[in-house]
Amino acid sequence: MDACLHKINGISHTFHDIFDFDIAITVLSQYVGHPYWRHSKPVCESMYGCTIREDLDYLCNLNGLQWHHISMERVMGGVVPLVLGGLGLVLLYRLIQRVKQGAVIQDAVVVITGASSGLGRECAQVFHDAGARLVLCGRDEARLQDVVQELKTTTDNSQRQTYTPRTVTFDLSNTSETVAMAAEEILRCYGHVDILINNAGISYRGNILDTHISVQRNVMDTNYFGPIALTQALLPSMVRRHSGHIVVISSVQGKISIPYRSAYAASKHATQAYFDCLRAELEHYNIQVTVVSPGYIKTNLSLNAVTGDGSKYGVEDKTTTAGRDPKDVAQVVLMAVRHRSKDIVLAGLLPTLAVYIRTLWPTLFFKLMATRARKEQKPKDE
Ligand SMILES: NC(=O)C1=CN([C@@H]2O[C@H](COP(=O)(O)OP(=O)(O)OC[C@H]3O[C@@H](n4cnc5c(N)ncnc54)[C@H](OP(=O)(O)O)[C@@H]3O)[C@@H](O)[C@H]2O)C=CC1
Ligand SMILES: CCCCCCCCCCCCCCCC(=O)OCC(=O)COP(=O)(O)O
Repeated sequence: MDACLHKINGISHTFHDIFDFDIAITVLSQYVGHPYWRHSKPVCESMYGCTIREDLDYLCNLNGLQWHHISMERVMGGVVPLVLGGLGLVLLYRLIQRVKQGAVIQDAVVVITGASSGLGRECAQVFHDAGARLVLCGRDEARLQDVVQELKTTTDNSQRQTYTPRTVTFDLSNTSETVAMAAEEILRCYGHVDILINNAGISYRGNILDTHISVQRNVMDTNYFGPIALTQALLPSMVRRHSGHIVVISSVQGKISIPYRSAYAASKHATQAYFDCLRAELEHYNIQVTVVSPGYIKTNLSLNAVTGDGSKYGVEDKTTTAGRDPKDVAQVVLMAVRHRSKDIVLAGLLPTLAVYIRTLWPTLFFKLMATRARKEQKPKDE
């Protein structure tokens, strides 16, 4: 300790500054667990030859330094403006991006799959109102024509030019022939596609033990192979034009898997993976990829879901009834296209928390899901 005292009493002004700086870091680490602690401790030890906690305290007192006080002031004086300045810069950057990058929807050719109901129908409404030239897709031409009539009759107050939507009818799950032919028909409508919204999909309710493999395959065909086949058929035209935007409506279940949804969650995980790869591969062609992962939406999804034997589930679940209004979700999709967002999770606190827990604390997530599976056990298991 004498040796340390000697050093401190004899230090130059410069050393004093360093000494104070290290104390500041020490204090910061004590108060907020700053990681510099690890770095500063050995530095102080080697510089002053003492152990930092008690000895520096002692040395400061001898030097007449109110070190807790001085150091906090110095640290806060430097860190707070830095943090606020940084935050300001980030906000400014985002603001500039919003103003600068707003993609133009007026006259854009927008293809929407699953446009006959639910979220797809609401997307048709918002993109139509924004002046897009729509190509609406589904399996049932009559239902698509209902949407066309509705869009033609509803007028919003803007002076924007709107267009009568075209329709292309096909089954997405028939990837061997139909999808490629449908892509050609879509391209014939306006000669190109600016924005493809892969929205169509079906859900599933079932216990894996009782689910026929053909059901797993059918959900995968509709939710994964269909959309990727359509995307790949339309891509060459986008690549040639060095322009395009591909949106896919995935689900929170593309990020986490919950019990009795194997086919659906698997198809949405595959979707997320494929479109993440696509985004990276297409960036240099100026083609954007947006994955939207909503939580529950109030649509016919659960009514139309298939069960393990392929029959229709036919029930509107409470979670669906309590879900978001599809109009609001459609607005988010429009904004995501305008801002060229890459990945959006649109869910409540618990599902969002669950996404993080799945990554950061998987054991807890698996435990929670196993408990949930036991609670929701289907009658056939009992
Ligand atoms: N509702 C929810 O809670 C959530 C939904 N999503 C996703 O949103 C998307 C839209 O679903 P949502 O609006 O909720 O459900 P809906 O059941 O209301 O709509 C599904 C749409 O997909 C179309 N579709 C289904 N199967 C096929 C097929 N084989 N070929 C072509 N079109 C098909 C249907 O058209 P038609 O029957 O006329 O052919 C319908 O227009 C889905 O991808 C879904 O996974 C994501 C998260 C939550
Ligand atoms: C220590 C605190 C831990 C808190 C963790 C909470 C874990 C809660 C789990 C929440 C699971 C949310 C699942 C959400 C599923 C969802 O929103 O899916 C959207 C859909 O695609 C709906 O399709 P479906 O056919 O299933 O109706």
